[in-house]
Amino acid sequence: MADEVNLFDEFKEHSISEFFRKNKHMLGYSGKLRSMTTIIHELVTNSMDACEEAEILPDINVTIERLGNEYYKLIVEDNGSGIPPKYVPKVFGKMLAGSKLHRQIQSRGQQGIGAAGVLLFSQMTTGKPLKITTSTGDGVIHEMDIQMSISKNEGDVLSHKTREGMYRGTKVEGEFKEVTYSRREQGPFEYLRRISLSTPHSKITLKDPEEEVLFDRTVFQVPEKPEEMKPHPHGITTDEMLHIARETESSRLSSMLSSELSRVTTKRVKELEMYILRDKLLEQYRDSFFWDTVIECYLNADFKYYFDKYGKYFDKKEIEEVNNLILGLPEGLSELKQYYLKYIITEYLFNKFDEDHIKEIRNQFKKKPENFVEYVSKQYLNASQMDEFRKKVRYITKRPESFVNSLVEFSMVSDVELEKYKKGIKKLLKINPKDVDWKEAELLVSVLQDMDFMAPSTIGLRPIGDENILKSLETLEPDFLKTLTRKPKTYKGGIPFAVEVGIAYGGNAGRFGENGRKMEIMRNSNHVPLLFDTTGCGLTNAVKSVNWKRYGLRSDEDAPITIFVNLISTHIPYTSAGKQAISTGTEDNEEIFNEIRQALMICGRDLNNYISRIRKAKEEEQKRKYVMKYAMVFAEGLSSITQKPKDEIEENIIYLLR
Ligand SMILES: Nc1ncnc2c1ncn2[C@@H]1O[C@H](COP(=O)(O)OP(=O)(O)OP(=O)(O)O)[C@@H](O)[C@H]1O
Repeated sequence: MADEVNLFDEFKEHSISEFFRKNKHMLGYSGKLRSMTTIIHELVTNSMDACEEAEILPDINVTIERLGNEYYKLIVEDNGSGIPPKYVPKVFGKMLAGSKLHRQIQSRGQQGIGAAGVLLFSQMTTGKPLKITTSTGDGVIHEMDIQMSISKNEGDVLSHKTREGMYRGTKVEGEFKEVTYSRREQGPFEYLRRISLSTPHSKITLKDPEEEVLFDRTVFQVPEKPEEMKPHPHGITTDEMLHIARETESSRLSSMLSSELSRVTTKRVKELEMYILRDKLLEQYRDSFFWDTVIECYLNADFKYYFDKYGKYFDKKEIEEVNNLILGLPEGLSELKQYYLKYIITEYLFNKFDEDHIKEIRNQFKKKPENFVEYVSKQYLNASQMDEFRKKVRYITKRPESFVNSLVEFSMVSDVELEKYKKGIKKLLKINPKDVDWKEAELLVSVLQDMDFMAPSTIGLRPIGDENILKSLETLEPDFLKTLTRKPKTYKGGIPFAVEVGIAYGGNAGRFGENGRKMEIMRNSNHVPLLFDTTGCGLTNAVKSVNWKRYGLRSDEDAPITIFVNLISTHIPYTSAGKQAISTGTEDNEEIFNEIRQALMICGRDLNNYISRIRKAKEEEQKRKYVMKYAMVFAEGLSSITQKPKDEIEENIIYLLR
């Protein structure tokens, strides 16, 4: 007992910054070169987001100055929106703070960790603050030194100077140890080269210890700004629903649903009442097995579920009771009665099969339980009856109104009870969203899942665009180039995303390998290059899943080919806070994986045509050369047979071979 008390004496709370101080690798600070790239990445993507927000062509200057062994000074300066001074300590000193959290908008940042992570790393390796110079263009320039109070997860302003001047943008300066710089793959140079390809309207100047390099823009128009998109009711979790409820300005739950979610109109909120009623009634009668069975009959046309759950319980008496019950259904439902009856009897008979027989049939129809119903029902229902039956079941399951009405007809629900439920639901929809509890949010989410809504809007997504990727990849001077931007889709039921791909072959495409050029995969998410965690990334897996030999490559690895993939979304499913790999291996987001594959396969077809054409031309050229070699000998022979001049014959042969 005493031990337990001692144990809790040690109980402490930590701030999020404290957590990341101990787990800095989670933010990408592991390895000297990677840490350096992470700093550049965090600051440059913030700059790009700030320019996008202000609809400005980004002009970004990056300076990397060597101060000593594994000791560098870094400066990143942009011409973006600037940061109002009161937010500066929050941006750089507080983890999980930012303007992009919980916004359903396509942006490079989404977590509110990056900038503060940079300060944390600087502080941990040099003990120095970050110097921020910023102005929103209001004539006042602020120069601030910011330090992080790690235990409080807060930024402290060490000094704040102001001066007058017309300037708009932000400059971040900091010193870092345990970092290194090289122009190798996965370093800041390669990172900036790649981000300039995926953001072709940006101009990036890099001053590194060797020289000044310009990654110039190839596109001179500011792209249209991404638009905020409201969450779709099918893609929302209980936790997110509660978050929306806490943040909304609506004073009633019903108005919150229609104003904060996409595709939910006031008319649909009215319908929602009936769905909630159906769920409430279902809950009420869940206890009674018998009624449950009947209700499942209405709600669940999925035979496997039905069989697994109830198959073994049926006996003749119960069938008889169900029979009577169904016969007692109101007149209007008489046709339906027959089908239900047959359905239940079919299952009852099925129950009489011995175990082996059941196993055999189940194996046979494992994936499609409805096939099984068909199989057994064939003897009792003809095809059109079966079809009709299905339609009826679907009709009634989709319409909670019919369900509720039939329950009332069965007299299962008294008028008083029904009124009580209806009142309760009306009251729920009127409450202040701030008072919604977990159970209520859960109910709303599950009911919204059952309702049909138009597919989520995807108009707010902004791809790089076919033509712009083309311009970017042309800088590799390839022999073949094909790009494709697919139409937006959704994953996880409601999160919009789109996939863009490009294939560059020949020229400077591919990366240098030991025996010539190798396949190079340029992964990007929301226009940001991903350089690390290649093997664990769903984008790599999607590229690798394509059988490239089918598209003309002699080997998947050894080819002068660059494959460019950009995934855009309002929420990128990263595998960790370091945001270097994308998870696409799960059922939830296999749509992303499939889209990438399909896009690559479409481009691959053109690549195959190109490579076959080139190969054919090469082979013919080879053949021609060979024949030419013997044209003289051939002409001599022919000349002696035909007695015609040798030169003339040779000329004709060469002419024919041209
Ligand atoms: N250069 C900048 N110009 C203007 N605003 C900036 C700049 N850098 C950061 N910010 C603001 O600071 C916020 C926090 O930045 P931070 O990098 O911590 O997170 P984020 O970009 O929102 O998300 P993530 O952690 O996923 O990168 C941003 O949301 C943005 O509002």
